[in-house]
Amino acid sequence: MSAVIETRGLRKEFVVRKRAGRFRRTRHAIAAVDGVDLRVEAGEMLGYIGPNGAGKSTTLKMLTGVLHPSGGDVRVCGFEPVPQRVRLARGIGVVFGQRSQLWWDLPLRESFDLLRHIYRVPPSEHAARLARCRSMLELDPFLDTPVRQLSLGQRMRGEITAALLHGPAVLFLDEPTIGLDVVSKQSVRAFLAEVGARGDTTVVLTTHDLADIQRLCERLVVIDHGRVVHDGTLAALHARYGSRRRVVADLDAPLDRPVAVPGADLESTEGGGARLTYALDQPPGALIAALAQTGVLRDVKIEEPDIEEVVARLYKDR
Ligand SMILES: Nc1ncnc2c1ncn2[C@@H]1O[C@H](COP(=O)(O)OP(=O)(O)OP(=O)(O)O)[C@@H](O)[C@H]1O
Repeated sequence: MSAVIETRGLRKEFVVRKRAGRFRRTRHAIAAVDGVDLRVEAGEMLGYIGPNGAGKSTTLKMLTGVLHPSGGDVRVCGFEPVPQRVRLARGIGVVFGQRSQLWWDLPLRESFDLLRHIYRVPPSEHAARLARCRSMLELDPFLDTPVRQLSLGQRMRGEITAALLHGPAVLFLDEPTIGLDVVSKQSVRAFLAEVGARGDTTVVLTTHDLADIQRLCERLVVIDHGRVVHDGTLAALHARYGSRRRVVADLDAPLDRPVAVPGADLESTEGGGARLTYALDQPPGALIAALAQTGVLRDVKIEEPDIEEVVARLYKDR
């Protein structure tokens, strides 16, 4: 597989002015992106996450040719984003909340039609892609509504469609579910999961929404203060930051002695010993077998670690 996105030592500095006394202002440079090495293969679905101000949007802007890097190398679809921006545009689709690709006064359908002409997409390809988006993102009820009258959730579904109609190899999304109602969020997530599963589009998304991360991101790149602090699966993130699965056992009668298994810590006892909660470092099989042997096990539940906890800890440790 070849890398669709490759950066080496990617940097972006901004010069900011600070007040120093009543009339004086001093200038100094801050590194918003501070040496990011990234390699994303075709068909990957990557979550680019981090706290506010970490450098996510700045990275995305450099990958899409909106911002000139201050240093390092960047290639997307084999192009250098800023100097080869026009050629790059055919290979990428971009959904940035603040920048719309739709025509405010035109019905959504006409915006899509204009995009077909701009990108010179053959009519049959355009029709097939649009049909898929119409059905999966349920666009039909508002296809003839002017964009300015759409709700945020409707507009976001329109933006995602607009970004995909020319069949880009890479789709960049900056906070695609922010501010959406529950139904729109689910619809957008289900659609993106399907785009990811088809494997013909590489997807890079930034999000603060933990449900997005859990549902969509096989690989997570966590950035903080402009640097990559984790690159791997969500499971690896859990393992690294010590989050543990829990086993909750309900018993018909309390035990004289709690079940003890290596790698399972009894975390809490409730209901006079009728409910035991264990935190696990190991797979739960041995503990469940031991609980079953007591003869009083009524019910057992395995709780997956909470991503919220993991990400919060990750940000706190910085
Ligand atoms: N045009 C600019 N001029 C000066 N500083 C900037 C500019 N754009 C971004 N920054 C600064 O660069 C840093 C990274 O910003 P960026 O928007 O990339 O973060 P982010 O991770 O996308 O944050 P958020 O999650 O809040 O959107 C921040 O300190 C921000 O204030």
